[in-house]
Amino acid sequence: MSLTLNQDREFDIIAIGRAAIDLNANEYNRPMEETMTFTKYVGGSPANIAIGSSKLGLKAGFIGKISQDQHGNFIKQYMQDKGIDTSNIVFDTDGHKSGLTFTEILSPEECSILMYRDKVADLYLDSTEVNEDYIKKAKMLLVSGTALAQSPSREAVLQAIQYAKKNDVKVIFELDYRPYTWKSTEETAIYYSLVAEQSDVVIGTRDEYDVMEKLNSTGDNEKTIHHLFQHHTELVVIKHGVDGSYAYEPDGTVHRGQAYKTKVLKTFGAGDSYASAFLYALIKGKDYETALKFGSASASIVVSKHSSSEAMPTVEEIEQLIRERS
Ligand SMILES: Nc1ncnc2c1ncn2[C@@H]1O[C@H](COP(=O)(O)OP(=O)(O)O)[C@@H](O)[C@H]1O
Ligand SMILES: O=C(O)C[C@@H](O)[C@H](O)C(=O)COP(=O)(O)O
Repeated sequence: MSLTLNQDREFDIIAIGRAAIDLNANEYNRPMEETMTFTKYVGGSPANIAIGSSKLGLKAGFIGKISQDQHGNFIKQYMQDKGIDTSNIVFDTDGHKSGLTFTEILSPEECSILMYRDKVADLYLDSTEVNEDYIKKAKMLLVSGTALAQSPSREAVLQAIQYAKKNDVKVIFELDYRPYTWKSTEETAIYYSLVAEQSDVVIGTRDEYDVMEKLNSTGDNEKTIHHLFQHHTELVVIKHGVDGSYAYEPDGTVHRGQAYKTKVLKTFGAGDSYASAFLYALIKGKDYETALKFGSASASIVVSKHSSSEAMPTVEEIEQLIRERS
């Protein structure tokens, strides 16, 4: 099966949420305390997904709020240079700053991120800054779960979803759970369920679904899909790191995607590169099996490189990897 999208749209994908800054450690295999230099990239999960989509040749747009300073200018310019429509990215006029993410590469398997996200500009996006005429130009709206963490961004996202549903735009919900942005897991569970139940496609790691389901241990994929398929959802993707991923359809069909082993430099960036290539395949009308391969191949390429955004692969690189491993 493949996803049916309204083809008569200017944009393939519009993402809503944070566009921020990643500062990735230049020195490998050492703790943050001993890391002296970092390379700056544009970051933020939905921004990374928009950048990945654009690199794959999709027409991408972005809705979000950035700081009115040099970092905001850098983010907007970089996204524009990558071919993303930035007309609906607004500057924060109240002095809120764009978020910073520092990365630590202790070893290829032990990576962590340290986020500076207190009062960040992206969480001050207001519902009045979300434009229905813009959203209705898209085939899909990509919603990042982190944008639901606080008001007014929460209402802005709920407004965007309403506009999407009214205008036959598929809602893709990337759970994108970042604990430090939320007050409590109870609050996360409430908003994740609310949005997942309204979404056409839900993508997340098993751990993220566990948060949504208020579980303290690893949950059961069958229970997750049973719940979501009672609502609006038509495709559920559950990722299990190096153990691969699954795409579930309401008729009981399950597709399994294998991870493509590689020489891993760092583990972050996997989820965003996976999402952009998975969604690219859906937009191009490919079947779910192929979309899983695209997602996995893209992630495999990005975990072997230094950044999340700048490292996003081309269609040719993805197809070559899939060919080599088939
Ligand atoms: N170490 C790895 N090597 C190769 N592919 C990986 C690796 N880790 C993750 N992936 C791929 O990226 C996908 C998403 O990774 P996962 O860790 O589940 O998501 P997230 O980065 O959102 O936590 C996986 O389904 C897998 O295909
Ligand atoms: O999402 C962020 O704000 C941080 C990202 O830019 C960072 O590159 C990252 O952590 C990506 O990891 P992923 O979500 O596993 O793709």
